[in-house]
Amino acid sequence: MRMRFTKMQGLGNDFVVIDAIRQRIELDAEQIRQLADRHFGIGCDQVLLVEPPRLPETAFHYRIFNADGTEVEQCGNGARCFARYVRDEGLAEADLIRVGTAAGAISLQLRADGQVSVDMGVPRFAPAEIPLLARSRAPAYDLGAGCRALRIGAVSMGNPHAVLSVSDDLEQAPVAELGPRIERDPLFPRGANVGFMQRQHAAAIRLRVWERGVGETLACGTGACAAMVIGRLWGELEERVEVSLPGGTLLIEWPGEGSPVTMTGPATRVFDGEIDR
Ligand SMILES: N[C@H](CCC[C@H](N)C(=O)O)C(=O)O
Repeated sequence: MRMRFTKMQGLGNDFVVIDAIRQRIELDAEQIRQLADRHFGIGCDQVLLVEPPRLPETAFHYRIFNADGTEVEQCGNGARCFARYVRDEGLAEADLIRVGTAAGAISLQLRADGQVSVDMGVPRFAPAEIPLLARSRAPAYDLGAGCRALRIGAVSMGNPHAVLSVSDDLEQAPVAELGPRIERDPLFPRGANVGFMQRQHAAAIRLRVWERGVGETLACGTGACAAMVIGRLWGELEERVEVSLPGGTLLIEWPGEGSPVTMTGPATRVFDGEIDR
C-alpha cells in the first residue's frame, strides 16, 4: 500500500512528516525505524504524524517518534515544521495553530517573515521523568560519570534534558563519549537528551545536543530551550538568547520561572514522496 510523506527540516534536524488525517496510518516501532533509516529507508531524525485533535481547543494531534522507533513527548524543531506543513497542505488557515502532544498543548505561530514561533510551555523542574529533580530544586547537580564529576542541570520541556556547561572549545566537547552515558544514566529513568552548552555572553550560547533515541543531531529545539533555561537559572543568561547550533540559530525567550519558553526559527519543506508500506 502506498503512503504519502513529506521530508522537512528545521536547522538540519530532519523529519518524515506523514498526514494521518487523510491517510489511514498504522506504524509500529520497526516500521518507524525502517522509515528513519538513512540507507534502507527515507532517512530522518524523527517521524512526525499529523493526526486529528485529541485535546480540547486544539486543531491537531502531533505525534513524535525518534529514529530508534520510540514515541516521545515533544519536539521543538518538528513543531515548526508541523505548522508549515498543515498550512501548506491547506489543513489549517490560521496563523496561530494550537496542537496537542503527549506533553500537552502547544501554540504554533506562523510569522510574516516565514519563521515560526512556538510557545513551548512552562519548563518543569520536578517531572516524573526526572525524579532527581523532585528531590532538590537546585538548578545544578554533580553527577559522577565515570572518573569525572560533572556539573549538570536537568529540566523537562515535556521531554527530559540534561545540560552540561562546557568551558573550552565546543568542537572538543566529549559529545559522543558522554552523551550516551548520560542519556542512559539511572538519574534519568526514561533517558535524557544531553546538551553541551558554551556561553558566549549573556545573550548568546553555542550548543551541541546528543538526542535521546537518535544520537547527535544538527539541532534540537527542546534542547535549545532546556540549555537556555538552565543557563538562566545559573544566573548566566538574559531572557532573550540566540542559540547557535551546528545546523543554525534559534531565538529562545524565557522571562523566568513559571513563564512559558518561546522558540523562534525556520521550517523548510525539502521534498514530497510516496513509499510502499
Ligand atoms: N530526541 C528527543 C525528541 C526530539 C527533540 C528534538 N528533535 C527537538 O527539536 O526538540 C527526545 O527523545 O526527547
